[in-house]
Amino acid sequence: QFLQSGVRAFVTSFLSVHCLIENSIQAPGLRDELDAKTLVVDQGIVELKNVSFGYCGQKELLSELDLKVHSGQTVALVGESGSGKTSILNLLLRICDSTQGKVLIDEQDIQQVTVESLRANIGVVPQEKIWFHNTIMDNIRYANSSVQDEQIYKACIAVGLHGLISSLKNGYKTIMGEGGVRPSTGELRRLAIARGVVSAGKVVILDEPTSNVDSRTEYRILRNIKALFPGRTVLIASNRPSTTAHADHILVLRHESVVEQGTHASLMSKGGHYYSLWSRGVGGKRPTSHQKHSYPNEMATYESEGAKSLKNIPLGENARSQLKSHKPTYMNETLDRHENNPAEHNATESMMERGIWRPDAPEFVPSSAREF
Ligand SMILES: Nc1ncnc2c1ncn2[C@@H]1O[C@H](COP(=O)(O)OP(=O)(O)OP(=O)(O)O)[C@@H](O)[C@H]1O
Repeated sequence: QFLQSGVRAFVTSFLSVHCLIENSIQAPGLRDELDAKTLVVDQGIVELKNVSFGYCGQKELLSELDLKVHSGQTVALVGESGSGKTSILNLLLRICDSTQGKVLIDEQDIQQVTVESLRANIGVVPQEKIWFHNTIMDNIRYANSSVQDEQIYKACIAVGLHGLISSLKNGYKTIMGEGGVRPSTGELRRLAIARGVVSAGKVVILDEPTSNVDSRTEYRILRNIKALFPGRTVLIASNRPSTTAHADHILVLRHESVVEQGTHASLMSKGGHYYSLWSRGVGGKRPTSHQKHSYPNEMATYESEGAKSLKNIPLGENARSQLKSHKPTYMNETLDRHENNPAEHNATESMMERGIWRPDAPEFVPSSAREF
């Protein structure tokens, strides 16, 4: 999964830029209008007005969708795999364009602004894991080259990884991949969230941010989502309602259409598709009447699936010496220690400096062009 050397990382970065440019030229939807303006984002209000969309030559995916996400709001898209969540997020990034209607950010039609300025204003935590054979610090900094070390520490505290990273012999300078640490899938997701935190966008997109993260850790991250992204408009997609239940507003997708909307409580009361998804999410048990309206308590009963397998950072054989001691570092212990540390807690609450997702970020490069 990791590149063999820094040279390859450099070459891949270069290819990323190249592919983006190629893509921009070839994909009509991504071409800037001749008079395209620079997107200026102040509030981060996202609006979909009467939006319909279908992939080229395929049946319509979304039909006449209206959505308004207010500044600082968290809106979730939840639905089974293939229900269309990522496609909606892709519309915002102009990875594809709507066939009807408009997508607006702060009242500016995103098809009338430059793709570069659009993407510079949107922080992304994509589904794909894109990591370089480089230090942990530099991998997070990829989201924003001007971000200070201190901001990176704060982001890692927020996702419960700071203690774990600090316990490595080379700390944040530890190499990821060959000859270094090989974080588990869940840890990589949390590092990806840390990347999103240090990114710049007033609008943040999180696509399955906590897949492969154990439920307990997921709950702690999501509970603090507003503290993680203060003042930013967040769109979060997941096929697990547990990931999205904290959102201010939830869109429920089924068979590539929005079938329900509302808050967690209202959707649970309705007893529709969301209720059914949630019921399956809690280990197949129907929620009790108390659980129906009480998300935090519901989480308390949630099985800590996968927690047992997250014992320590899986390290390559050559890298075990990077640990200061051979005592395994337990993820949950680390998290507890930091949650109980008021200084770190405050740091999490008060965090947030801005950075910019560069338009050549690998998130925007087609997966077929990646070498990972
Ligand atoms: N580039 C594409 N071309 C054609 N069809 C596509 C393309 N990308 C996605 N689709 C189809 O669009 C539908 C919605 O896919 P999408 O990725 O938006 O779903 P999703 O809810 O995000 O799924 P998941 O949770 O698995 O990521 C699926 O039927 C998928 O096969």
